Amino acid sequence: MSGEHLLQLENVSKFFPIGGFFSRARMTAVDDVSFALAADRPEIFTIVGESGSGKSTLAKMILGSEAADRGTIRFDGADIGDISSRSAREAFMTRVQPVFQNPFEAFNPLTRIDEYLYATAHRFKGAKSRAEREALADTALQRVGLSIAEVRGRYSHELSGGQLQRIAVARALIPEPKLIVADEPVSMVDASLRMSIVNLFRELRDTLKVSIIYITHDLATAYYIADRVIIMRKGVVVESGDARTVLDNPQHEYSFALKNAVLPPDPREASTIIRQRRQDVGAPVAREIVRA
Ligand SMILES: Nc1ncnc2c1ncn2[C@@H]1O[C@H](COP(=O)(O)OP(=O)(O)OP(=O)(O)O)[C@@H](O)[C@H]1O
Repeated sequence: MSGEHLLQLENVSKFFPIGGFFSRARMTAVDDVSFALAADRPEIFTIVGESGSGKSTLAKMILGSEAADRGTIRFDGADIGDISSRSAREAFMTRVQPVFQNPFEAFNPLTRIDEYLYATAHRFKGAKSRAEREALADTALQRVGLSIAEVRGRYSHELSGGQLQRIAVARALIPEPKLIVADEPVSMVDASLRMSIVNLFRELRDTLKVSIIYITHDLATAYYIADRVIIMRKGVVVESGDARTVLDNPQHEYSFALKNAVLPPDPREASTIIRQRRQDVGAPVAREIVRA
């Protein structure tokens, strides 16, 4: 395939052994998943599903940290299953960066936060001097509404979950990636700060033209943030397409159930949930779902 796709998954499956060492049984964590992101149209592509639906396994395969057992994943036309040398891996990671769920786990409490940023600037941008590293860190931090002056010398326990997650995003931006894979990036962040992080991903799409794979179990967040969405259940994509179309009019019974679990059809019940959503990810999401 040519470079018309930034990312292309074709019939990707992942199996895990179950039932102990001598067992031949296996479960299918990801089952025959295909989708593609265009190279010239940055977007937020959301993978939605309940716990155990295979979202994180899919993310790990896209990041190259788990190998697909079947199918192919191509980034910029090249099969990521062919990446074997350390230099090829580093080059891939320059262009595809992760943001993980728990910012408190992402940073060792005994290491200063700015050191992580300098290390990333050194590793992916070859920044040698302290001044160069600080400049790259500061540029990335400014993109997420922070600065090196605010972060310098501080440890993770001195910062909020929201600030730490912003710093994790800044770190992911230092290599200037084309794709960010964000796995439940706001679920460990205080509810009052979630919306600002969710909006940050939209800004990055628009200003830096970076594509984002955004993984969530929360339909309301997906509705708010996604350009396109796939809904997964037990490893299978049960529905996919334009986010508004899919989430307004789910065709598959699971997506329908998921939507109703988010907002019940009764407007009075729904309004209670809307108030909750307003605190969590913002009101427009829920209001529009109700109108639909
Ligand atoms: N390393 C592993 N070994 C065995 N089974 C695994 C492994 N990783 C994931 N699984 C199983 O694969 C299935 C999909 O897991 P996965 O973590 O991808 O789902 P998920 O949708 O991301 O769920 P969650 O939101 O809870 O993380 C689950 O049944 C899980 O138990």
